Amino acid sequence: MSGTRTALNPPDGSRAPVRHPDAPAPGDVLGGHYEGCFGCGQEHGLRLEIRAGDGVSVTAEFTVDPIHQGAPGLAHGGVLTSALDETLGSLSWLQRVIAVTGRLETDFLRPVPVGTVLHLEARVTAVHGRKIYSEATGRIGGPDGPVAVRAAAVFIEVKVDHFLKNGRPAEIDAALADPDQVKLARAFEVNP
Ligand SMILES: CCCCCCCC(=O)SCCNC(=O)CCNC(=O)[C@H](O)C(C)(C)COP(=O)(O)OP(=O)(O)OC[C@H]1O[C@@H](n2cnc3c(N)ncnc32)[C@H](O)[C@@H]1OP(=O)(O)O
Repeated sequence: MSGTRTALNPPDGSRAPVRHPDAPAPGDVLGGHYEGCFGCGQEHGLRLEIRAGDGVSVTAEFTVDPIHQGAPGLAHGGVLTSALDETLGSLSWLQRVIAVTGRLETDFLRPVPVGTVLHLEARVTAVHGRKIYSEATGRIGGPDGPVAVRAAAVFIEVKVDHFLKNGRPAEIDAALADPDQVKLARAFEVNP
């Protein structure tokens, strides 16, 4: 293990994650949080459709298209990391907290060819103060196939101000002007 890996290990005094009583039922599609999102927006990017799992876990399937290539015929590692990041990020919906990626470490174990369906699974392992520790895997050949990529992450809980203060005003203003209050809330990762 590298020295930095210790930052991804839950410290003593961490607690078990808690699934919010109003979290979507296992199997339910969470739905995109923001159309402009590279991970879950359905107009562009990865177009991930993420489902609630049991406990504080989620699943998703990501099809590697030619636009996701790095080497000829193979998925780009950064794209795979984005898919892991988005899947991990959606764990917030099950806990009803707002959180952003603080640290994310990816292990690339097998090449992932174009045309592959990557079966993603993520779960929260521990919580310590504002720090949320989580892990994810991406399997090929089926949900029980070999692990091609895996990640460990620490997300940091933030207030909605994080987005309002730091985002570009044009997109913030457009999102705030949306008359659909549910879409507005979801854009800023606040559970409706
Ligand atoms: C459905 C949603 C999908 C969302 C898309 C997928 C998720 C994303 O990609 S989010 C976008 C990428 N992430 C970002 O842009 C975050 C940018 N970073 C930041 O804004 C800040 O550094 C932020 C908010 C993470 C932390 O800043 P701040 O709130 O000042 O935290 P700070 O008070 O320093 O630290 C709080 C705790 O977190 C820990 N921490 C902070 N940053 C890190 C880090 N990078 N790694 C590990 N631990 C960290 C601190 O050590 C501290 O721990 P403790 O309480 O034990 O002392």
